[in-house]
Amino acid sequence: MKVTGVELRTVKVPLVSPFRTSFGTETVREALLLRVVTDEAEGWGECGAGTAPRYSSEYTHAAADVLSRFLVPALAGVPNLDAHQVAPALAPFKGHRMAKAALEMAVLDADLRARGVCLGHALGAVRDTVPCGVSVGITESIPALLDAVAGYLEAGYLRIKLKIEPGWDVEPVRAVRERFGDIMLQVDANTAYRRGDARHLARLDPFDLLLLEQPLAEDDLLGHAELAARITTPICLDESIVSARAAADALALGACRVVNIKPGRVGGYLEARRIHDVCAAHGVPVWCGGMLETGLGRAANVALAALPGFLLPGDTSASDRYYRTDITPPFHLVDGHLAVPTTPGLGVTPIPEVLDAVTTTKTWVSV
Ligand SMILES: CSCC[C@@H](NC(=O)CCC(=O)O)C(=O)O
Ligand SMILES: [Mg+2]
Repeated sequence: MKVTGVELRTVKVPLVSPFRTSFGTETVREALLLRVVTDEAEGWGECGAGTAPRYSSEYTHAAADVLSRFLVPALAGVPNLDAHQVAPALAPFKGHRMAKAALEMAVLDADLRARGVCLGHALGAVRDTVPCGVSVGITESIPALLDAVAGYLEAGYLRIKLKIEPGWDVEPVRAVRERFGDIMLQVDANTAYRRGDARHLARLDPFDLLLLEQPLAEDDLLGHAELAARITTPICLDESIVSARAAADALALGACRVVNIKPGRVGGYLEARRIHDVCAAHGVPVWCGGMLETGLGRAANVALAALPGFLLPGDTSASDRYYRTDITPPFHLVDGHLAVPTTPGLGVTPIPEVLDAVTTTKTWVSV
């Protein structure tokens, strides 16, 4: 394929309700979308970065800048481009994994559409549907949390993930356990704790959680390994796992026993599959995380979550968990599962009038 250019588009989509984590509260998703135009097909990509650099160092406007200034022009030098050549072409530029992932995703989508192959098949999916969990933000009160969890269980979600932070951890977990019994339950701290909190975090052990996600700083593998020796709840890493090498190092250090795979965080779906393969080789379960994706990223995540090593329900929730109107045909939860798209590429494309209604900027970058 020959890329002729890339359209960068920012969209602003309101969330159905505020989503509070240990690093802030989201009420609107400002996403960067890419439309790659090639001589054979067009492809769509979505950048997982948020409006501010709170989850990681990336943010939407920086991603748009690095893509237009460096990453998209770097594809000009690649004659017969396919998705496997994108990461090597972008390697000279340090970091910006979410921006790189969005570009690779769009090239992968175009490549697969041109060949009539769906993403799930290309990645090695072994399932037609994937079991879904849901991420529940920090709420104003315990009763409000219990109402939210009851609603998601009623909707059919198979696993509940609670956001926690110092001051909102043991009591919310206790309340959910006492009200809903032995549901599949896990927590996510988004790096909110310190090595000195080990004794406090051990107070979560009696609640039989599936995992404790990213309690410490993203660069503190040693701290997670020390913590793992002092609590019984399995540690899962998210922000720390930025590549297959990082995953192998984390496993070798005993820093985690489960991995949350997010394609944007690691530079793309091809690296995400490598992490899946590394974890599978070590007998370590993985699950697919989320970055409040629109239906574009959601479609790709569902395809990834259908790989054999994805043994735990992911944060691949239905479109209506976050959006009243998705920019693609919505993903609906059926018996706690989402269907893996089967048509070429991502299997979804934006609905033009919906996309235009939420578009805030559009930029064309020639290659
Ligand atoms: C805005 S919070 C994004 C990062 C967070 N993601 C979720 O909690 C799931 C979000 C989703 O359902 O897409 C995580 O650290 O796992
Ligand atoms: Mg997380």
